[in-house]
Amino acid sequence: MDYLHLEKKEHVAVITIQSPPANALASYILKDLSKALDQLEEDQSVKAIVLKGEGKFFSAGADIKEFTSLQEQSEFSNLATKGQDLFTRLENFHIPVIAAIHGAALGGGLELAMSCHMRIVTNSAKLGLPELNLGIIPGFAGTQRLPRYVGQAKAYEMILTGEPITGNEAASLGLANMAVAEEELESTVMALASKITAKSGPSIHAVMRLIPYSFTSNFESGLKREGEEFGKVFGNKDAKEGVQAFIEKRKPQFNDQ
Ligand SMILES: C/C=C/C(=O)SCCNC(=O)CCNC(=O)[C@H](O)C(C)(C)COP(=O)(O)OP(=O)(O)OC[C@H]1O[C@@H](n2cnc3c(N)ncnc32)[C@H](O)[C@@H]1OP(=O)(O)O
Repeated sequence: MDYLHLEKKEHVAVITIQSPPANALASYILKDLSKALDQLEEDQSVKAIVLKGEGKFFSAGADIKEFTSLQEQSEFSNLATKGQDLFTRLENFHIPVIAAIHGAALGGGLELAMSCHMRIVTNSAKLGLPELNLGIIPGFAGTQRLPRYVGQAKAYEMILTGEPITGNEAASLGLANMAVAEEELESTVMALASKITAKSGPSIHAVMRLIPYSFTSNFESGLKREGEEFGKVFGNKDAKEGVQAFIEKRKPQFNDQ
């Protein structure tokens, strides 16, 4: 992977996009991200992933300069489909991904962040879908994911004006979990990641299957699936340990993966 750095800190994997200044999501970066997911799929020790950008920004979106190398409508549609498929894979990933956003998450950068499971932003970061300023539209699922987070009216406003919102606004709208000062971003994200990694692996994975299921299924089949997963986790040693630790008034030690 030439444009992504992947490092492990105990049970947390940190992926850094390394293509400053804009960390524009050229197709080779999307390929690297796909390879990183392949690696993490094989690594049972990782319980949380942090995704961040090196330099001034999280990511300023798809590589606008790369657009000039394409001509046919089908080539542009293909580019969109590849990005959408990768981001859907990320959204359905069995390990929770936290996007750590500073500077800007624009266009494809915000679409990438929206396919992560949680977002921590800096107060002054710019988040937006400015594609209409370029005479195009969002293509990595921005029209489909943004309304989920901010509601339809705000999604229309953000996409049709192309104007970004600040990290503070993103947190108040529910697009981000939290907005913090730039110097607190890393510690806040790592603290959130370690709260997650302290939990039992099978419980984490069950939640990671159930929440995405709620986007595409009806309520009744979601409940049925939740009941089945609830039964399954009780088959693990960690469930016995968690319940016993509560009774014995001690911290649980979870080991299942
Ligand atoms: C399917 C998905 C579609 C999309 O995602 S379309 C892309 C949507 N994104 C955008 O439209 C954002 C475009 N970029 C900007 O608005 C600005 O930039 C920023 C707000 C991110 C930063 O502004 P500032 O601090 O003034 O820096 P700077 O001089 O504009 O940018 C630094 C260098 O980064 C390049 N760059 C910025 N964004 C992109 C991009 N998305 N694709 C390719 N290059 C980009 C610039 O051109 C420049 O480069 P140089 O130093 O060579 O002049």
